[in-house]
Amino acid sequence: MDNDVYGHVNNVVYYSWFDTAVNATLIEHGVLDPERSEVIGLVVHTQCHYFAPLAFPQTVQAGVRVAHLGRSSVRYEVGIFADGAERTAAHGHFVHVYVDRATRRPVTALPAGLHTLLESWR
Ligand SMILES: CC(C)(COP(=O)(O)OP(=O)(O)OC[C@H]1O[C@@H](n2cnc3c(N)ncnc32)[C@H](O)[C@@H]1OP(=O)(O)O)[C@@H](O)C(=O)NCCC(=O)NCCSC(=O)c1cc(O)c2ccccc2c1O
Repeated sequence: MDNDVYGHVNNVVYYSWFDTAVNATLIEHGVLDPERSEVIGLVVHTQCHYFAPLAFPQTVQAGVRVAHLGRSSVRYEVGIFADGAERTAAHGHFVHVYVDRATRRPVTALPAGLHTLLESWR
């Protein structure tokens, strides 16, 4: 996304990066199909700390780990790095609650393939 009126990437954009980093990786690993999966993750909480500005046309990289794996909920921590940087420009987290696509109620257990992948991100 382009820079805002202050010449940097606006704070709300980082949340979109978090969402993309997590969901794109889940899709790549074949454990999420946003249009067909019986179980989908709804965001119930999100937070971000900003340490250094980023501005277009800088490119960024995201690192993701799982900080908590519950019955239906997962807390992902995401670091945003200016391309090649050693320290994060921002880091934050969000919590997905996995729900049945039809009923939108939390599942009693995560699907096995998803659980195995998320365990490996701890
Ligand atoms: C999601 C809800 C249906 C949950 O209902 P409820 O709150 O009644 O559930 P429980 O009390 O039983 O708790 C279940 C589970 O969640 C944990 N939890 C709940 N709240 C929090 C919280 N604030 N922080 C941390 N954890 C929380 C609780 O501890 C339980 O954990 P267990 O592991 O023990 O099971 C209901 O809350 C709801 O509908 N909320 C609104 C959700 C919403 O509208 N979010 C914004 C839009 S969704 C979105 O942005 C989105 C993002 C994506 O990345 C997607 C990816 C793929 C598909 C869709 C996506 C998507 O829609």
